[in-house]
Amino acid sequence: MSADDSLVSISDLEVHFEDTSMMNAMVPSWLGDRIGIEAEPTVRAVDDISLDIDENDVIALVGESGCGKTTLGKAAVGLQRPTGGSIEYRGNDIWDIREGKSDADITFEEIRRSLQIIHQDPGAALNPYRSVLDNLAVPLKRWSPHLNYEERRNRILNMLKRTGISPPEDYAERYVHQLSGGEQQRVALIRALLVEPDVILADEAVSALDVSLRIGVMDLFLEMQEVFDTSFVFISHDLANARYLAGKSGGRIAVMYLGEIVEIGTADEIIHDPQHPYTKVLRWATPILDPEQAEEAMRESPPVRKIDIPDATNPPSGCRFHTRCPEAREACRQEAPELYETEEGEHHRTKCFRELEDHEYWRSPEITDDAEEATTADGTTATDEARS
Ligand SMILES: Nc1ncnc2c1ncn2[C@@H]1O[C@H](COP(=O)(O)OP(=O)(O)OP(=O)(O)O)[C@@H](O)[C@H]1O
Repeated sequence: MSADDSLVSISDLEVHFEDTSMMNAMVPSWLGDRIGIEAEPTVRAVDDISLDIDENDVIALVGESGCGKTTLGKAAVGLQRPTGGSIEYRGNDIWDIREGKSDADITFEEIRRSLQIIHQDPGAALNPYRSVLDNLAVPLKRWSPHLNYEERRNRILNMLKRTGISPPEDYAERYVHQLSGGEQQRVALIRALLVEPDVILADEAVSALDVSLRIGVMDLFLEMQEVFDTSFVFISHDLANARYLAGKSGGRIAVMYLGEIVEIGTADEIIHDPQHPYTKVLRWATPILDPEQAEEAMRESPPVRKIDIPDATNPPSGCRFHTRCPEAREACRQEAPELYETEEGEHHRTKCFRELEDHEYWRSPEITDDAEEATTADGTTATDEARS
């Protein structure tokens, strides 16, 4: 790893899912047409994403359901194979290593150890037939085989205590169903931390918890992030959670829409100075961010022209948000914007032509609802689809 290498470097990432269902695999398209089975189209879950995760970094991925957060997160920790672009861990291409195409002196197993994941349902990662102690001993036996039983036990009890699970001796003997949701999530966090990872992906890890418990678990995550110098990628559909996590840690929020990152910046930049029209929609939909203005804001209509989210199998051409964007102009339909640096923030970027003073956007006509005929990436229009 050279001094410039990030911990994880994502470049031009693309993850498309082909349909692999048995029915589609077994029925040839000519027969499918005759008997009325249509081949499922490709889902464009993630497109054109470049993102670096540095040492001690905190990134909160936020966006509507289905926008690709989990797919991006899983790709970042080597659990989802990209269909395009690359994912590097400390300067080494993860998938080249997995396929034996690299002479790097690190194995795929070691990379997977360094990149851990915590799921929304912590119970899924824990064996219900084993005690907490036995569950937590599994990663230690594998990755720290030099430890004897007593050393393992002490390390686990110590972690239980540090994460507020007390008395640890009592909890160590309990089964998973004898823990509350918050306690299960703490145990899942310990399980991930015990292997001393560089990055932990926490996928909606606090969403299922009561609001009263949520802050405590988020605080614990941030405390552990600092103590262990671990980088965290938090996935959340809730901008308020993202703000809390990125705000307290000095991290970044990345806003996703239909498979792309449309804006990235500090919590302050995203909450108080959003540049992308879609970020403004998310901001509007999260009145808790600004309780004083909440009532007034909720009386206003949402800052979008259309509520419906386009289909990820055939996203709109140009800027994917143009079909809903109140600021959309003809140029947005024709050309796809890149992530442009904003004037104010060093790391604040937005995927919107409005950021460029001299772009064709400013000279092109506005898209109005009446005039609109959204063109999708494959060149079809809504009318084409209705006709077919
Ligand atoms: N294994 C898969 N096969 C086919 N399509 C998939 C697969 N995994 C995800 N998708 C599709 O990819 C898109 C992105 O899904 P993803 O789970 O990454 O979104 P998300 O933002 O995490 O959603 P949520 O917040 O609901 O979990 C969705 O349209 C989803 O249906």
